[in-house]
Amino acid sequence: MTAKIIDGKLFAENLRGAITGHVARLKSEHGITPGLAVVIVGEDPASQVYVSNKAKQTAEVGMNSFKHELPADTSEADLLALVEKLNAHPAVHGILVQLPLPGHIDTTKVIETIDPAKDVDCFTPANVGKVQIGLPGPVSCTPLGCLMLLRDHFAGDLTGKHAVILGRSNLVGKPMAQLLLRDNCTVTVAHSNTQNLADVVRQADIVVAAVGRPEMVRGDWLKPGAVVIDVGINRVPAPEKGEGKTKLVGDVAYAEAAEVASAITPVPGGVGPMTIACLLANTITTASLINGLVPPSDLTA
Ligand SMILES: NC(=O)C1=CN([C@@H]2O[C@H](COP(=O)(O)OP(=O)(O)OC[C@H]3O[C@@H](n4cnc5c(N)ncnc54)[C@H](OP(=O)(O)O)[C@@H]3O)[C@@H](O)[C@H]2O)C=CC1
Ligand SMILES: Nc1nc(=O)c2c([nH]1)NC[C@@H]1CN(c3ccc(C(=O)N[C@@H](CCC(=O)O)C(=O)O)cc3)C=[N+]21
Repeated sequence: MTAKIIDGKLFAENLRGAITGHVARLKSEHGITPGLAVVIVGEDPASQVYVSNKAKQTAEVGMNSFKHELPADTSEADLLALVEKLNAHPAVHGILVQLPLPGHIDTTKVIETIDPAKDVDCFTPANVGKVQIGLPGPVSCTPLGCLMLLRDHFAGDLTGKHAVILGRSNLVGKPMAQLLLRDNCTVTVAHSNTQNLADVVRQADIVVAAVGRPEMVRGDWLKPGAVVIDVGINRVPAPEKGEGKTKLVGDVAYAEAAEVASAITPVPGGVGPMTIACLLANTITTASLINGLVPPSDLTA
């Protein structure tokens, strides 16, 4: 079998098209221009590129984009003060503080300072709770993107599928489990203490890999016909491209897996672009809710 490639880049492009329509409607019918503020502390070049991409795409769909670049030695108090200012700013409907933060800043404190109404990452305890009980609000971007790809692949019906999620982070694994449960999957969450991991994965109709271990999931771990969502983004040496060059790989050994799976997301071009599109989708959701409007159903879980 050769797997169908699930094209996250194309799906994300189409999603941004839908988002552009929702932005135009919010403007024309309600006089609201959704605004997203991105805060980055420090000069990590990879984060810089990533934050610039977000700002560019935010502007492209017609939203206001606010970028705050702070030096690496910014104090916790100054960062908290900026978050408070954005909480109070009427043109800002979404706040994203790029992680990881420098070690001298308490990440939990920063997250808990973000107004849940503007928490487009879905990091605050209030929003994590809402996802768990199915109340409207922003949904963690990466799991939301994975869910959209899976719903599209299975024509909306995931009922009864056995989903095995590798990884239990607050960012990816745990919210992914909640969303798949909501869609009537049988959900197994595996982690670094899971025994006989390959045997567990072999039971899966759907595999979501989010461990941060380059190409850990092998082709022979998969049940023939499984659908594989590879969240991992790992930069590894690529001597074949030349001295000192690197490339991105996922948590799944792609070439092997594509021989066994029925469908698979590539890295890059799979889940990554969906994460950014879902950030924009969440900004529409929060801008709607802040203004007492029902968020568009095609942009949320
Ligand atoms: N595509 C995208 O948009 C995004 C991609 N990512 C990528 O996804 C990956 C995961 O990210 P994130 O969830 O933040 O990572 P974390 O490091 O927070 O979590 C990793 C999880 O994987 C588990 N794990 C680690 N090693 C093993 C192993 N050998 N066997 C089984 N489980 C293991 C850990 O288990 P334990 O809990 O026991 O330690 C943990 O639950 C990374 O590659 C990251 O770069 C992340 C966010 C967005
Ligand atoms: N508050 C916060 N929220 C986040 O959502 C968040 C964060 N901090 N910190 C960092 C991680 C990582 N992350 C990525 C999203 C998209 C791509 C992406 O678009 N990747 C491209 C490749 C990009 C490249 O070529 O480098 C792809 O997979 O095709 C990558 C990584 C979001 N994160």
